[in-house]
Amino acid sequence: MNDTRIQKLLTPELAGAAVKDSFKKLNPVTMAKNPVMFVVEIGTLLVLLAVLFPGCFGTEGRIGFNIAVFLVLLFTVLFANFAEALAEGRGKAQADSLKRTKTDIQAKKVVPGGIKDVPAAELRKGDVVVVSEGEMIPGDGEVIQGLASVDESAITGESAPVIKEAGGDFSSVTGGTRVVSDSIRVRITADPGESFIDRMISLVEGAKRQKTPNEIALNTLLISLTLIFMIVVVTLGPIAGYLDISLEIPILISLLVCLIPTTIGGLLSAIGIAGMDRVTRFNVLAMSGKAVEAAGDINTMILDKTGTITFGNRMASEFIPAGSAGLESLAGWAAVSSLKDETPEGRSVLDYLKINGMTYDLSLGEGGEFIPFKAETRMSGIDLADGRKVRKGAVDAVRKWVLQQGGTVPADLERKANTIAAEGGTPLAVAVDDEIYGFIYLKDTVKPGMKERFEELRRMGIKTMMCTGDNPLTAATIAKEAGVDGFIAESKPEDKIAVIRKEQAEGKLVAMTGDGTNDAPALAQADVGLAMNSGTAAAKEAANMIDLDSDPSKIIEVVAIGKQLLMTRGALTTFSIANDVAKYFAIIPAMFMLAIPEMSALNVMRLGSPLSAILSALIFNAVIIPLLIPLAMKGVKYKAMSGNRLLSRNLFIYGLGGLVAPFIGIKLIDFIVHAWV
Ligand SMILES: Nc1ncnc2c1ncn2[C@@H]1O[C@H](COP(=O)(O)OP(=O)(O)OP(=O)(O)O)[C@@H](O)[C@H]1O
Ligand SMILES: [K+]
Ligand SMILES: [Mg+2]
Repeated sequence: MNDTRIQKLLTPELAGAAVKDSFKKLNPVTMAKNPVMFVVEIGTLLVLLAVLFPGCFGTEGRIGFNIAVFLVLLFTVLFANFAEALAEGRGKAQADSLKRTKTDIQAKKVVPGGIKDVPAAELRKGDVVVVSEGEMIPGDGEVIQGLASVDESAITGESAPVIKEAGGDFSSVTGGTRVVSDSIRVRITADPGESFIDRMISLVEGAKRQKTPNEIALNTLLISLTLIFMIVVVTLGPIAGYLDISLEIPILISLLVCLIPTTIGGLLSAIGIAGMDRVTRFNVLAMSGKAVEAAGDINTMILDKTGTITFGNRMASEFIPAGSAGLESLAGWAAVSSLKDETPEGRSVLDYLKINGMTYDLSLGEGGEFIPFKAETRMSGIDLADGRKVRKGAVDAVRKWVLQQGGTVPADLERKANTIAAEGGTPLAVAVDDEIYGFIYLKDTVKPGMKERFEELRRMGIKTMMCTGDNPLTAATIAKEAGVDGFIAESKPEDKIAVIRKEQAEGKLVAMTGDGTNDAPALAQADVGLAMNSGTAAAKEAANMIDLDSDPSKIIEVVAIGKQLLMTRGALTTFSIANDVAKYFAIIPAMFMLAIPEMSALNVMRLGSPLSAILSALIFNAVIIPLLIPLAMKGVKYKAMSGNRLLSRNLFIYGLGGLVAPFIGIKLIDFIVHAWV
């Protein structure tokens, strides 16, 4: 990771910028977006008027006190603005470093009859460019020819170059990254302004930040509470008047501000922004806050086998003939079927033959029609010029294909395929017309530490399902080794969607990771779709999150961050409301004592004087906001346990804490304040 991503929570520069922004945000148009704090701002203005024109408000007697109230209220609003500005500031710093990668790049565009130099900004979807060693890739696209190593540190922060190659799941490239060796042809997939870096910048800047459904619901609750207390306070005036008690406007406003949920109202947007920021600093791009929150509520997680649970570098490691075929002929047909197969699996077949000094007849492929691998057919191959058809692919697919041509299946096919699969390998059957020659043994290994991570997910109450195009036996072996709760084998792209829809129909929220074009529909259907940055453009387009490190198992941490975000919001809401209840005991008695000194029995907290009680409650109400900023930004600690236990634990800590803290805090502040009020 690069240093722009591991920023400290608070640097002098960030804090300085946030202080400035806190004042800018006083603009009522901006404030109105946060109704609770908007009410405080209006209250602040009213108190200011009472200070400036005491004659109109009947407040001549308490100018000093009213100035103090005005200042405390002003700081309450500023503190809330500071929290939000601070949370936003880190994103802005990141956006600036990203913008620096968007320097003017020149592109070598392929045009009829040659290559033309054009500015990258003029490239459109569908244009083809050539990028060679040392050059910047001018736009997002897919490699259509060649192989190159690319330094993607500008966006991923990872300094080791990655291999990008035509065909398969590692073909997508990002504008602003640099080719460090070889040369590739790239078909541009994004119009100007819609590139990955553009999207990243607007994301981290929070330019398109929209309130999530959760936030909207909570906001509605906060607005309702504020309205209720406003009605209470407004009606208090006439009632007091009827009883011949005069309650001055600054006192009523102090009461109102103490009662409405200013703590959560002031921190709410900072919590959301900081949650998104945690995801970003974890090198995952979330397209919306909604996606991050959905991650926190996930019930089922669908994981791809190849590349997610296993390393995914499925390589030919052996040829195993079946029936009466010999090794020579099997290897020969395997090679012919892979001549133009650009997938890693396909190329590994030719590599294997080369490394082992085996020869094959290349000329056979001449003039033939190449049949590319498709997740739907689970086969690839070639229709030769002489009419023969050569195929390799998943055993059940090839068996069906051979039977369709009127062929028969070797007696030992099943047994040999099962032996490979039972070891967790993938058998690819090789056939020509109606005859099966044997297998290519593709090897892959389960990533270390998977079992522990799935165990952790189980403790969070999340079900894990492995989805794979591989055969049931291979799937079962890998599933057992990795420790997932269930698996679906021989799945085509539409099967992945079907699983997700089925879970969703039961009211569950589903997360899935993927990198291939065949994963795209399922990524779009899932509530949380995490695509790999190394994956295809289609996958990245469909997903609502992209992992820049291309580590699919990171979905597990994304879920933890989402949970943490939801918990932090819940905890601080609980704390805030409990807090206000406690303040009630300080401020209501004080108000009545102001009017009827005989009511001093109400002074349960034994505060110095009515005025110092009111001011102390107000000061506590203000300072609690900056005190809780670190918690809002870092999030409450998260432990893997069931939702119910977490909820009761948090209610206990933050509910009780919120109830007790004001009694102690207000009492302490009152000691100091009483000395001069
Ligand atoms: N290049 C290829 N040519 C022929 N058959 C292939 C090729 N690559 C894979 N297959 C076969 O097709 C099956 C499905 O491949 P696909 O990539 O869709 O899913 P998968 O990678 O096995 O599963 P997942 O990635 O979802 O775990 C593979 O299990 C394999 O049997
Ligand atoms: K309050
Ligand atoms: Mg795959």
